Amino acid sequence: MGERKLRKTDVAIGWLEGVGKGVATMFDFTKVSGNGKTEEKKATMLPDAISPTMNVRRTARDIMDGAKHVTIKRDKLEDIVKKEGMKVKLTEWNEGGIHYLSPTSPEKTALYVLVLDCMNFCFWPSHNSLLQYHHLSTSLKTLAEASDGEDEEEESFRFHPKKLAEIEESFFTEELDPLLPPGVTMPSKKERVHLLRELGSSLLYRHGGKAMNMIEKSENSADKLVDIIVRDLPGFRDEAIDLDGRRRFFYKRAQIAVADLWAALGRVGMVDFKDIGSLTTFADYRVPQVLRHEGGLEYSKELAKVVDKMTVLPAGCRMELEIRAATIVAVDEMARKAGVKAVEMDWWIWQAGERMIEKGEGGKGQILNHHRVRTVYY
Ligand SMILES: Nc1nc2c(c(CN[C@H]3C=C[C@H](O)[C@@H]3O)cn2[C@@H]2O[C@H](COP(=O)(O)O)[C@@H](O)[C@H]2O)c(=O)[nH]1
Repeated sequence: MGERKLRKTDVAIGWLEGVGKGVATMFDFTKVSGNGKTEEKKATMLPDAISPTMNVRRTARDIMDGAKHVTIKRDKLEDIVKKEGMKVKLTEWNEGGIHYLSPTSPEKTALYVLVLDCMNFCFWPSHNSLLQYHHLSTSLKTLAEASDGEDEEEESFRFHPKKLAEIEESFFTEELDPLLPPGVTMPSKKERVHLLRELGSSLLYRHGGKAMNMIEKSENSADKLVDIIVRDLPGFRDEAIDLDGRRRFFYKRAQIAVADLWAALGRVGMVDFKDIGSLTTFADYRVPQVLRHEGGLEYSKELAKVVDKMTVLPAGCRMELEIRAATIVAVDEMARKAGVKAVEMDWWIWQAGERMIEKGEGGKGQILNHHRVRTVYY
C-alpha cells in the first residue's frame, strides 16, 4: 500500500500464487490470541470509544445480556466446530470465479467490490424477486469486464466514480436486469440508485475520485477502513436505536466490504490489514439461519413461530436485534474455539448455508427458514 504503485508483474506473481490455493494460503492467519497480535491490534485499531468493530461487539454483548428471544447454546457451538465434514476449511473467496478481479488495476477491483457491497442487501425471495448473491456478483462482473480497457484511469470503466455519481434507474432496467436469470429482477432499485450515487459522489469529493485513496487512508487497518466507510458513505451506517433509546451498531455491509477488499486486493499485495481479526461476522440472515438449524442458537416459541411462518419483522425490533447480536457473539466464540478469525468463520458458515439451501428451506429435512426484515442493511 502507501505510495507504491502496482506493476503488472506484481499482479501476475500475486495472482499465480493465489490461483487455486484459497484465501488461507495468501494471508497471515496467525491466531487472534497471543501477545504479539494483541500489540499489533492496539497499534492499528482506533481507540476503544470510537472503534466501529468494538462498538459492534459492545452492542452484541449488551443485547445478549438481556436477551429474551434468542439463547446461545455454547456446547452446541463446540459440536458444530468439531463436526465431521464441517471442520473449518477456509473458503476461497472467489470460488467459482463469481467475482471480478482486474488483472492490472487495483482501482478497478476496489470499485467493483464497493459497488457490489453497496447493493449487497435484500436478496430473500419475495413474490417478485429470486435474487441470489452470485447473480449480483457475476452480473456486475460482466459489466466490469465489458468496460475494462487497458488504462487504469479510464473513465469508460462502468464503475468509475463519475459514472456512479450520475447513475439512473435505467442502469438496472437496461444494463443489470438483462444479465440476471429470466424472471429475476433487482428489488429496491430506487434505494440502490441512491447508494451508488452516494458512493460515486463521495469518492469524487472526499477521496480525489479514487477508491484506492480512500483505502490507503486506513493505514492498513480494517477497523479504520470500516470507520471511514460508515463516516463517508451514510448508506453503510447499519445502526439502530432500540426501544430504550440505546444506540446499536452492526455495520454488516461496511465490514463485508472491508473483508472483500482484503480478499480481492490482499492477493496482489495492495492491502495488508494487520487487524483483520477485529472484524465481526456479517450479521445478516444466512448465518443465524445455519446456527439455529445446527442447534447453536435457540429461539423462543414466539420468535420461532414468526421465523418459521416467514412473517416479516419490523426493522430494528427487539427480535431482530437479538438475532443479530447472538450471531455476532456465537461466531466470535466459534472462531476462538477453531483458532481462526471471525471473518473466516463467517465465510465458512455462509458457504455451508449456501450448500444447505440448495436442498430447499423450511420443509422436512431441509434447513429451517431464515428471519425476514425489509432493510437496506443486509
Ligand atoms: N454473512 C455473510 N453474508 C453474505 C456473504 C456473502 C458473500 N460473500 C463472499 C465472500 C466470501 C464468500 O465466499 C462469498 O464469496 C453474501 N452474503 C449475504 O447473503 C445473502 C444472500 O444470500 P443468497 O440469497 O443465498 O444468495 C445476502 O444478505 C448477502 O448480503 C458472506 O460472505 N457472509
